[in-house]
Amino acid sequence: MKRLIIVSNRVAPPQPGRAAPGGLVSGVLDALRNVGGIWFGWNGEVDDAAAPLGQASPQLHPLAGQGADITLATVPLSRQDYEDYYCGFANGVLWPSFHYRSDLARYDPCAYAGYLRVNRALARALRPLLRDGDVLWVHDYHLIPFAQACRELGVTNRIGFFLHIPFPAAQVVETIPPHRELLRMLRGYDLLGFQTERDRLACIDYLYQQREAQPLSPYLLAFGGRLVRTGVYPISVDVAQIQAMAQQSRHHLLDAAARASGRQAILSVDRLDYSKGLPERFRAYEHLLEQRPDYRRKVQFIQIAPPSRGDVATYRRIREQLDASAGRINGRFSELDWLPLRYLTKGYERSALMGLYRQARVGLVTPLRDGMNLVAKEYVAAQNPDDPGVLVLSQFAGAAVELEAALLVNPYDHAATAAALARALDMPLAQRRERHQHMLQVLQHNSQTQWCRHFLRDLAPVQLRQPLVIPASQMLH
Ligand SMILES: O=P(O)(O)OC[C@H]1O[C@H](O[C@H]2O[C@H](CO)[C@@H](O)[C@H](O)[C@H]2O)[C@H](O)[C@@H](O)[C@@H]1O
Ligand SMILES: O=c1ccn([C@@H]2O[C@H](COP(=O)(O)OP(=O)(O)O)[C@@H](O)[C@H]2O)c(=O)[nH]1
Repeated sequence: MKRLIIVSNRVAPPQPGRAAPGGLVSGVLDALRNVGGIWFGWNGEVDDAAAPLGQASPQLHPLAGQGADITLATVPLSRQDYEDYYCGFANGVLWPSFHYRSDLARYDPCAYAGYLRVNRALARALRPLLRDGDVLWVHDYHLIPFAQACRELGVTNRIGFFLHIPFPAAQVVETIPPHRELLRMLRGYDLLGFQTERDRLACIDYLYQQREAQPLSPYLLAFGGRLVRTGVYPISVDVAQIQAMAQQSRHHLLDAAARASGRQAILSVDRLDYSKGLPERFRAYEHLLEQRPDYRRKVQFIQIAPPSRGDVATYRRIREQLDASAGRINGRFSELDWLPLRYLTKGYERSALMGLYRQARVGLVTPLRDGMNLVAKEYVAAQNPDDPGVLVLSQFAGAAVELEAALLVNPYDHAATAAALARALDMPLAQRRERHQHMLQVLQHNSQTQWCRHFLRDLAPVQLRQPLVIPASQMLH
């Protein structure tokens, strides 16, 4: 059987008592559990003494208890590499730009050089572990140049790329100074996968406009002298596993007095990231309390927000902003026996989180942009089908394409979001059940297993009816 080699920026298997660092991790593990293989990338540590990643040899550790033969192959990053590649270019330029926040991007040519340097060094570190026939599945915006770097080392294996975040409109991509050189490097891949059709179309539109690629069919490109396939693979969740965790969890979302009084909980869970729309959401809740005094004391909004990417200045600023607005809301509306907003800047273990979702009458998921947003899907999967809560979801999350039975909102419109909250809190049982049933069926159909299976199926070589003739001007150089 072919081995699967997963390459992602962060290699972070679940650890008891610790929150998952993001949605990518659970999807990747599920892929490996099915076939076994290697998960290669950064171990999350910054080594102050180390020189920039040069000839690093990955540390190999078996990952026990997954029912398949999985090896973790990890490298630390030097301080310089971490600053340039992770903080500087990946999270300082690509993340804001791809989430339509070009105003927050800070381009520095040295950081970009570091991003390319780390991609090449990671390819060199992985090279000795590769065997003929291995299939490589590379994840996310940190690793756009990775396949090209592998090709330069003579790697001929199939290599697929999955973008977990949105692919923005061409005019937004063009704000990234080295956009053309950077995105041309996607031609090293055999398959480019996206969360939604909107992202896929935006990418091919950009490549056509730049005359980097030409369409051979709706899903097949001639790109740099190679055949590159594109596809849509919405990442998902394991409904049965989440149901089991949600039922077993013993954590309580509300205190005993609040539960006894029938108070309802509105729950949000996000990494503390400006793309998640937390200030706008707090404003919407404040608007609800202002306009509808009848809800005061009857609801409590709980925001779980584990800090993320704290070494990037924009993330420190969003935290300061939220600390201030949480304080203002509580100062303004609290009573001796009622705290309107509980704002927790720490993470929870996945299994605990699933139980908390189940107890919340409303799941409030309102990113300004999001590749998918697995919290939205987890919230639906964790509900009690007999008495489910209501999902209020941003129309700008990738998940909104599938979860159309949620109450969809524009997160920039705080009055409309407040109205959706009121509607969710008052929704009769029959309608809650109907909407939940619809969304659950979607998740059962578009499962996490399908995400892996379809991506790996499409990564197999394309059989053409006629040989491909590519003009010399488009050959890989
Ligand atoms: O590794 P970090 O810098 O700490 O960030 C955590 C992850 O955040 C992002 O997650 C994305 O992937 C999710 C799963 O596909 C998706 O639902 C979500 O919309 C995305 O934002 C990031 O893209 C990952 O690379 C990070 O691991
Ligand atoms: O305290 C927390 C907060 C989040 N998560 C998990 O982190 C992931 C967040 O993924 P999502 O796609 O919503 O957003 P991302 O953080 O990847 O942008 C979800 O699986 C959550 O269950 C967690 O385990 N504990």
